[in-house]
Amino acid sequence: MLELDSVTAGYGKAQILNGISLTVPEGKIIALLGGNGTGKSTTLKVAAGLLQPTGGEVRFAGERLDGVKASKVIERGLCLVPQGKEVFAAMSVEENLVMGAYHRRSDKAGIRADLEARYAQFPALRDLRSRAAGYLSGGERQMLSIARALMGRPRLLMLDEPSAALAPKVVEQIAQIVLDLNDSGLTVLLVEQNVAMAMAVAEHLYIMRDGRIAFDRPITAEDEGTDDLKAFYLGQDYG
Ligand SMILES: Nc1ncnc2c1ncn2[C@@H]1O[C@H](COP(=O)(O)OP(=O)(O)OP(=O)(O)O)[C@@H](O)[C@H]1O
Repeated sequence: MLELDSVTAGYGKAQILNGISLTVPEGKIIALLGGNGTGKSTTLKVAAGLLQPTGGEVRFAGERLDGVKASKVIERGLCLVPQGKEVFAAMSVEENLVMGAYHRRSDKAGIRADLEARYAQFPALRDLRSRAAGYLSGGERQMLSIARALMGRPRLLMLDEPSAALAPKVVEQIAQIVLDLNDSGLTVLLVEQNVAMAMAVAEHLYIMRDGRIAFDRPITAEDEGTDDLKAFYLGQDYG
């Protein structure tokens, strides 16, 4: 569904991605892991149209995506939940959710129905709907940023380190949400530092090093000893 083929990209003169190739098949959860600063977020930014590649190709549902603006990428069904649990702090929870449907803002009935669906899925957000998002806890903000992305009706959701700086119990909830979303048909590309969480939900693993995919392979039932895997796959530079 999403394909990156020999993608290069960077910031100014600094090239960060040195030829990334990866595939996210429809209906799957794919994990992208790697140490700090290896280019995972940059890869997601390129796929989301927030950063244009300097070379290679990005394809989504068979169509070229490189050169397409971020707002149009969302309309095509590819949505990024960025790192950092960013929300519009001064806006209420509900206003944040409505912003997620900005590109179909004239569809008032559809947005109302989607709000109800998100509140059913994230009951805590219903209780907090009038609260300024800046007052939410880290876990609540992460739920809100995922729910806001879902308001855009994505076919593929990219999550950038959704478990960062959250308590283990909240990480478990997020993992379950990712699995539930996938059960309901959503394809997921998950960037994580939390190897155990990624291994628990994903079917296939890509490991990045120095702006490249160092290797990839399916995750199997034998992959339980994640500590060994962490050391083996991520090496000394794992942050
Ligand atoms: N806007 C920017 N301008 C310049 N350099 C940047 C910018 N964003 C990221 N970088 C640099 O690009 C490199 C890759 O960053 P990126 O955020 O993609 O890594 P990452 O693998 O997601 O790391 P982490 O796990 O720490 O978030 C880093 O060296 C970072 O300093």
